[in-house]
Amino acid sequence: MIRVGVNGYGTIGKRVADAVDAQPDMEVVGVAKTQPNFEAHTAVQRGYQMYAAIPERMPLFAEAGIDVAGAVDELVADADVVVDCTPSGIGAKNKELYESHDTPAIFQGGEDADVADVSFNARSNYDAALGADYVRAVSCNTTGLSRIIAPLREEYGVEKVRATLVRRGGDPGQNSRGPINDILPNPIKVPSHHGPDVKTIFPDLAIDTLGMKVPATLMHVHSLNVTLEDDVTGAHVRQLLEKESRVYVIPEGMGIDGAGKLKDFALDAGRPRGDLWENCVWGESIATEGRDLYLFQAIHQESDVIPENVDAIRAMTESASQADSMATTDEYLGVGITGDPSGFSHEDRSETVPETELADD
Ligand SMILES: NC(=O)C1=CN([C@@H]2O[C@H](COP(=O)(O)OP(=O)(O)OC[C@H]3O[C@@H](n4cnc5c(N)ncnc54)[C@H](O)[C@@H]3O)[C@@H](O)[C@H]2O)C=CC1
Ligand SMILES: O=C(OP(=O)(O)O)[C@H](O)COP(=O)(O)O
Repeated sequence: MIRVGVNGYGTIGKRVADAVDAQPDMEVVGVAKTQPNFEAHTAVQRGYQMYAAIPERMPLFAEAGIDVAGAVDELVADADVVVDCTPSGIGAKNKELYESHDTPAIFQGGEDADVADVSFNARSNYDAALGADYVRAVSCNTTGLSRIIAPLREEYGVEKVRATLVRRGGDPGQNSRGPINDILPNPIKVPSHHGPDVKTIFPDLAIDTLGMKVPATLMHVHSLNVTLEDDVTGAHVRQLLEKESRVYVIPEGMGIDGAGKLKDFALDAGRPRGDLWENCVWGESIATEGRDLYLFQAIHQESDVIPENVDAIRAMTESASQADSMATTDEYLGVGITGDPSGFSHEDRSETVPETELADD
């Protein structure tokens, strides 16, 4: 069993802990928190050992009725791998702690790329993280873009990617974030930081990205234009994407016309926390004009990076190949949505997607 510690138990940390806990080859040795808030109480209810991220605050946990197993450095010493899920910038400061215990660590996308040896997306560059001590699971948006770009590059070749990212203003609990009533070019400067971040996964890729922020907490929505190296039909691209376990091509008949209904779908289907670990690509939007591909996709910022963190653990510990790790993660987490309107399934869909010719749309 790979012993995993989770440092920082917020939006990403609590999901990583549950995903690790669900795996047959991993266990959560504990989670570290700064304060005994509601998430600390639910962590204890879920059976996780609690460690104090700030040792002087241990008495606060005791006052709140939470038993603390120790200070964060004990968690780091005890773990085979730590997943650092602290806010942007804190992860880099924590690196010294991980180094002092010789404990490999995974950082999140809010950190600069140079915090780690490798920026990671399981579908795109799993092998680059084999045996690495420090890995960065790239941000939700970079993960969402990489999952589309990888199969397109392999199948057709990619000349240039242009993407406009309509980003949610904050997560549901982030009541200090905005905008409340505005539509912001963000960052105003072009390109946004997302394109360079995607290049940490595909160094030779030509990509320009533009970012916006809107008053929503549900998901990000991407508008993509990819110039391919081959002339292909939208139907062929759709078939390619339907074979990807971490891409859900939304069928027309589902009546899902936006991020709100996608989240309702996830909640109705019993997904934990309403999570959508998959890129959600509107099937109707997949269109080509010569070598130019267009599509819209929605990215659930709180959860799409979760399977990637689990795979990064296996890559760093060299305990599974890319294919085996992704399949295990997907099976035990429950990743994968069939085109079948009956909902969610873990079945291998590669056999259920019929092969079609490169016919005109
Ligand atoms: N929320 C999102 O949409 C996504 C976030 N990320 C990245 O994941 C990382 C974490 O983000 P979130 O989970 O959203 O943040 P969050 O604020 O929800 O959670 C961070 C947690 O770490 C705790 N913390 C603060 N200082 C700490 C310290 N010194 N030691 C231990 N814990 C500490 C906070 O109290 C909080 O519980 C960031 O790098 C972010 O950019 C990546 C993809 C999506
Ligand atoms: O990394 C993210 O977004 P980003 O890639 O748009 O910066 C996550 O959605 C967190 O973004 P935040 O910095 O708005 O919390």
